[in-house]
Amino acid sequence: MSVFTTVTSDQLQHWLKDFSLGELLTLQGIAAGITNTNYFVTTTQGRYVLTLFEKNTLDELPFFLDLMTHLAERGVLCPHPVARSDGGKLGLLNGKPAALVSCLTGRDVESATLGQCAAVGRALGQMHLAGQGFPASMVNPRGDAWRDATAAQVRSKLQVADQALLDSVLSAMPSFADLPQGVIHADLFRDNVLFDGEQLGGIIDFYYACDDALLYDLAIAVNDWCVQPDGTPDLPRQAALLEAYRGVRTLTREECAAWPAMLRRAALRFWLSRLYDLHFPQSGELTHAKDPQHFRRILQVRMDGHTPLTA
Ligand SMILES: Nc1ncnc2c1ncn2[C@@H]1O[C@H](COP(=O)(O)OP(=O)(O)O)[C@@H](O)[C@H]1O
Ligand SMILES: N[C@@H](CCOP(=O)(O)O)C(=O)O
Repeated sequence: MSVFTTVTSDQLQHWLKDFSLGELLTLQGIAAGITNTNYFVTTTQGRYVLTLFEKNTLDELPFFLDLMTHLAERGVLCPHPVARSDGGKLGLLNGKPAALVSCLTGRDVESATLGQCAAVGRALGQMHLAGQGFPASMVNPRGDAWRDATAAQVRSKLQVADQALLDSVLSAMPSFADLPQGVIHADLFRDNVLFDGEQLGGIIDFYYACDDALLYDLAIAVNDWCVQPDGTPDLPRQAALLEAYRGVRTLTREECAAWPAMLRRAALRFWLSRLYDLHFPQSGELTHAKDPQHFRRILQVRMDGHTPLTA
């Protein structure tokens, strides 16, 4: 359940006075999601999503809201933050940073069709191109420093075979600093994309967005959208996603060469975060421990076999 902070209609009605959105009609908590409090809000002007940020600090949120604004204004299907009459997009509600964004249509899919994989690849390519002109920057909070610190923390909790896998992945991890960089979503899993049938509603949950190699975003998406439960690649889905992405943004020769290592980097990031959540659960937090073994399997497959990309 992701209503951690309750908002009443009276409180919201008062808060909405600073917006030009007409009268509040309905307010409904959203059960999905694990980090923030989300509500569907309907006013006489339209339908919106109200988010109360439970973890992000006030100083980092403008980056995400400005990024969504920048992307939405350039035709990327993503939530468009709604500005107050004074131009601000971020406020305080019940003591929490809060924002209103446009409500996208659709719902997340568990088993994506080839057409949906292609739509995600296309949207990611469009996002990467549109993001090139975004002026603000954000260091990846799950970047190399986090990776090395987290690996050191979880290592002693692992079986010998898992320690060996971790060590061999880390020792063979190249630098990706020379690949094309830009603003990335960094968590483009199936639960962060909405579909209405085959029609893409949009990409949500930009709260890991940061600057990194564009290819990393593609590898994160492929490791979720295009793998089978045993961790092996789902080649038809992968072909659909990659072809659609490459139809929008050309991969360089260097990116094609780096692809197998980038798939390993992407798998390692989520193996580590899931291991960390499992072995170091935060007290007072709801536990939604996701299975680390899934990403261990993907990582092992990515170590055993190399899926080349041709330039
Ligand atoms: N802009 C939006 N339009 C439509 N639905 C949304 C929007 N933002 C969030 N949602 C709904 O809220 C759910 C939780 O959002 P999410 O950003 O994943 O939450 P959390 O950050 O807590 O994980 C999504 O699965 C989706 O159903
Ligand atoms: N999509 C991720 C969850 C987001 O990452 P985290 O660092 O907040 O755990 C996953 O499925 O593991």
